[in-house]
Amino acid sequence: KTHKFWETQPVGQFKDIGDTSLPEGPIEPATPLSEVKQEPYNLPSVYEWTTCDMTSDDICSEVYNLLKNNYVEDDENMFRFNYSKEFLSWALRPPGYYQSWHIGVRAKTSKKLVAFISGIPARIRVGEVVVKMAEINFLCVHKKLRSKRLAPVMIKEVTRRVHLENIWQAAYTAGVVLPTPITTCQYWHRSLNPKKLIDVGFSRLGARMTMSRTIKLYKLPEAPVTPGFRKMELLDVPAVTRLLRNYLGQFGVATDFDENDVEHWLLPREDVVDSYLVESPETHDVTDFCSFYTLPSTILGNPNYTTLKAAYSYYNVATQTSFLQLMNDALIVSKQKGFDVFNALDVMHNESFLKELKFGPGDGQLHYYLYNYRLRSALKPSELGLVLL
Ligand SMILES: COc1cccc(CC(=N)NC(=O)c2cccnc2OC2CCNCC2)c1
Repeated sequence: KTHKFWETQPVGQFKDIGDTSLPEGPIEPATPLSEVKQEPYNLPSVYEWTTCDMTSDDICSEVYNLLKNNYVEDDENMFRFNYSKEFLSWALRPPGYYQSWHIGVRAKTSKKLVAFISGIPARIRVGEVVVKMAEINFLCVHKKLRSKRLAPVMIKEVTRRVHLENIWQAAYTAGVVLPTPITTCQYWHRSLNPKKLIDVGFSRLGARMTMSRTIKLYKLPEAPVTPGFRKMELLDVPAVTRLLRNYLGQFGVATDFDENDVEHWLLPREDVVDSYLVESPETHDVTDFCSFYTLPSTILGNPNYTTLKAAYSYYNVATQTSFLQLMNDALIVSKQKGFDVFNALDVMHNESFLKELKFGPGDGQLHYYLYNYRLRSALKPSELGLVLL
């Protein structure tokens, strides 16, 4: 199908795939701020722009409810992401965030929030170059307003507001193929509560498998096995930053975390993000790190359950402990915390544990994109060190 909007944008175009004469880097040059459109794009006359103050509990609730009822569903429309208010406040207010990048659309008469799109600032390294980018996420148009072509104007408006802050690149993901993915990831699921997952239709009983055999297959110890495995604390920020920066340096595209970023993105927050590390009992060095974020899904149309409790693999580094044992400890603590399933993408070195730790492949793919930045060639998922929420 034609990508009418994306063919007008500074993104890698399908027709350019394989053209190695095109240099890696920005597709369009930065422009002087005076040349950036000063006024917002036009919306259909019955709608108006609104900037969402995510420090306001009421506005955070409006964004939460819009996403809860209208955001991404799985391919079979059995589940819908249900990001919590606390999660959204965390995800949208990292160090240096711009409130102007939290953009809503309201119906003029009812003042109801009917659409949303967000950006946050991030430093992302592409090859040897660290680029200030906007991470675009949570694009959501109310189900009743689909196919009114609101998404293109919302994307243009967040782009305009990002340009006003003198930022000219962006990163985003989508479950659909657009011009042009920098990489395409497979997602994988590890059952923690197989009976519930089968009852709600997330998983199916394997051939020649009984329920009790399935429960036994996914059983985990009650406690992590690695000596020195403990929750991350504020005092660990410098050590975790060193560990992460050394690890992420090997990937073609990766987040360029500093201590401020690590403090915001990786310090544990209840029901939002969990992070653990291994402190060597001998040397007290921090040698390994694992983390996962909390993203429940609403279960659509099931009489017995309403919510699927899902943990999503975030950033993990193993330097002394086996990656398998470290990630198995992450599974153990996530099961103890009541998660039903642990999800992961095949990015970074995740492929090395997925099959061994009994993950099964999901039925979809997640595509990663850069805006106004051309890569010489697409990456393999194992060359990507960037996890978007
Ligand atoms: C189980 O409930 C779901 C509710 C909505 C959609 C999906 C399938 C899906 N689209 N999953 C993913 O995109 C996914 C699978 C594994 C890891 N991260 C993921 O997406 C993250 C990162 C991108 N933003 C959404 C969360 C599942």
